[in-house]
Amino acid sequence: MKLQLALDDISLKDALDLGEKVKNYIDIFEMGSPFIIENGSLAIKEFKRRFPEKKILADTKIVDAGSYEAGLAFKAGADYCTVIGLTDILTIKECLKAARKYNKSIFVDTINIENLNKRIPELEAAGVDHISVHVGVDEQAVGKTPIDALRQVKSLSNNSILSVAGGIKADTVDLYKKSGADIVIVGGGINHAKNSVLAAKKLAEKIND
Ligand SMILES: O=C(CO)[C@H](O)[C@H](O)COP(=O)(O)O
Repeated sequence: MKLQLALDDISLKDALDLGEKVKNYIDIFEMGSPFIIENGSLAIKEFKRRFPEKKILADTKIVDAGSYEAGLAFKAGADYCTVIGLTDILTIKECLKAARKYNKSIFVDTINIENLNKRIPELEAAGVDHISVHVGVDEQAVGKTPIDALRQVKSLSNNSILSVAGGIKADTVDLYKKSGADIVIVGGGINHAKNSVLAAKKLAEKIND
């Protein structure tokens, strides 16, 4: 299992400094949606320049103009970008087209998909092979976690690579590991920890245990 650090509510300078301190524990640096709103493509370019050996994910959460928007992320240096799974299948297919053009990959975000039984097979039939099971921060605030959705997607998916996000921390990561995630995404569990480096180290140790 791999560890993805989501950089959301942090300045570009602090994120680059944190990246340097935790890089030995992290496989994928995620340029979070608010981080991209604040810094644009510069964030992707800077991270790729400073950490060329790491994968960079742009959490673009695309809902329209799939090929154009995904192309912008890939041209800036992202290895992955995200599209919202609820959006039109035409947009998903346009994102996949851009991924093929740049030889990169698209993660489809499951946020708020109510009927996973129907949607996951539709997405995979369209060519999707990377799925990000996600409960967002607003739903986390009322106690939701992504564990049930992860189990459901794991049983429905035909071998897609699965990442999982939504309030995961060092003391809960084992559950997600056992439930078949290929990548665990952690934002606040590292960024908001008293000691971010120690939190990243603990997560990496549990993941590699
Ligand atoms: O995409 C996101 C919010 O939409 C976050 O990056 C993702 O949820 C990971 O952060 P956290 O671990 O704090 O939930």
